[in-house]
Amino acid sequence: EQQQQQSTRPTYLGLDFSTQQLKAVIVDDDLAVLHETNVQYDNDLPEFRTYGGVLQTKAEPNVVTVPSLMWVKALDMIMDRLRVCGVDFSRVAAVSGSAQQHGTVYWAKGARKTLGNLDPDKFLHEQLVSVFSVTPAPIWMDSSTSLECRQLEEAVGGPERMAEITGSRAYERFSGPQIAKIYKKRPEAYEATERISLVSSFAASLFLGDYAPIDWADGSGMNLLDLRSKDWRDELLEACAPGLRDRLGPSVSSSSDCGPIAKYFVERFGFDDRCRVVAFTGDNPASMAGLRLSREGDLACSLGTSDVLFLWLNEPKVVGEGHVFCNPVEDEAYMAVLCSKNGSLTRERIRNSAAGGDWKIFNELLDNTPRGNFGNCALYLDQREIAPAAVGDHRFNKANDRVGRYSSKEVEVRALVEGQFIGRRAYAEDFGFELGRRTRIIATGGASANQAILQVLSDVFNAPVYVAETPNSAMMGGAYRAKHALRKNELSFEQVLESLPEPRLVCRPYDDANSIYAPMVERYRSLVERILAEQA
Ligand SMILES: O=C(CO)[C@@H](O)[C@H](O)CF
Repeated sequence: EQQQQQSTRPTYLGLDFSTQQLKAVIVDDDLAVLHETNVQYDNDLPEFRTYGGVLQTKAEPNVVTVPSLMWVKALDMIMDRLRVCGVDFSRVAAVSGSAQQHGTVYWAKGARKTLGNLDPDKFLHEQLVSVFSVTPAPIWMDSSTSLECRQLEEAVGGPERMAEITGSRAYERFSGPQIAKIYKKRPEAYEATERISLVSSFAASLFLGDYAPIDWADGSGMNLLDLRSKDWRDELLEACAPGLRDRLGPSVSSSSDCGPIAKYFVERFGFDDRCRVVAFTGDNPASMAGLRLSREGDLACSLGTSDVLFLWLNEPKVVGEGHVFCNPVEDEAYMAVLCSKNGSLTRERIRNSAAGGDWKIFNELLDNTPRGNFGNCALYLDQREIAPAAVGDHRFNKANDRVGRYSSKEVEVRALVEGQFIGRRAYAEDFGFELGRRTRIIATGGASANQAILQVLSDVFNAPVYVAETPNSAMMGGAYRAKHALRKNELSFEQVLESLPEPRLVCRPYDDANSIYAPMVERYRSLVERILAEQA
């Protein structure tokens, strides 16, 4: 009986077209994983000759592309792998997903007709081989559009204005500059293009059997969308190419139900024709959803080679180098993605120099020093950092005198970890993130397994730290958003997630934490000003 009941409850399909692989997951109505599988582009689709999922040539090292048809064939393959897993597609109530941001896919005139009349007895890739007016597709690793970036910024009055309107200053990898380059270099191909998709809306189009709209969150990564009006900014469209608004189509809420699944999938895989296609979005907004940021005060800290902060914001305040996107699960809110390059590799460098390469010793040294580190404060920047735009080791004592080294290994280790998180807190507050009693930190990534490091994170932000056991957060975000979009009239995203087990609380801040670290954040800002002045 229970088994019988289970088999009629809805499931949800989430996919992530990331840079190196396509991942898919089927979750049940409680969002628990039933099946998951993946397709590795390099190994499973060698005919496209990608390396790390991309194409690059020695002749033009800053041009990076992906054959658009590879993503189509990867979908053919993963659908077959899901079928082999025994997935019952007739139970799937909605499909959604994510993809690497910024990449652009160019559909040729007539493609829409082909997309809407696919033969269920054939693979998608056999039928879509000729629908692209421009292929391979430029993707986020491309950095060949600096000239176009300047032109776009000029069109709106400079980088700060660009950031204020679209959430970021112009970046080479962003879709607007990429489209401007295509129009300039290959006007005939642009002319032959009837629709331009992001990788995310391209993936949704395959399931929809029609052009899927670009969603607001991933659209925020194009330098074309006005974050507040949620509409394309005409002066930016015109600065890229003529007739661009028609080629982009409308932008929609990231929790939009775009329509029923294409009959191709009903007839070939046995999907119910009532299965809905929910807007796909960018991998970073999807990760934020997969990490379960679901309300004001939430932030996630991914502690990896780079440390990435995901912030839930109420206002789209942009500062310098960060990115603000429309929020993928709350239409009135925003999100920020702040990347710090000096993450785990720098932690490992200090582990090697101060703790003999041993994390156990590193943690003992960290635990043996008081919060505030006797007033010592430092920045360790192996690579030129994004914020602050500085490089090198900068150690200061409690009198704010610069010192060449610290007397003890304990002080060095704590100065590294406190300095990193004080810097992340200063950066987050620059974006208007307000720390308060509702602040919740979700930690993920390699270093989130280190309790001593998380305790410092908790103290510096004066907030509890939970650990998300969610590898593949972008893929999971796709599945969670599929359910949320169907239920959004009666359930908030936070309520949809309630069926999941509580995230694990790992540590809380000490009572004296904020009295120690709030003043250190101010000290940090003045020290950074000194460093930048010295390096100017
Ligand atoms: O460029 C990025 C975000 O701005 C990357 O995180 C890509 O989305 C990775 F696919």
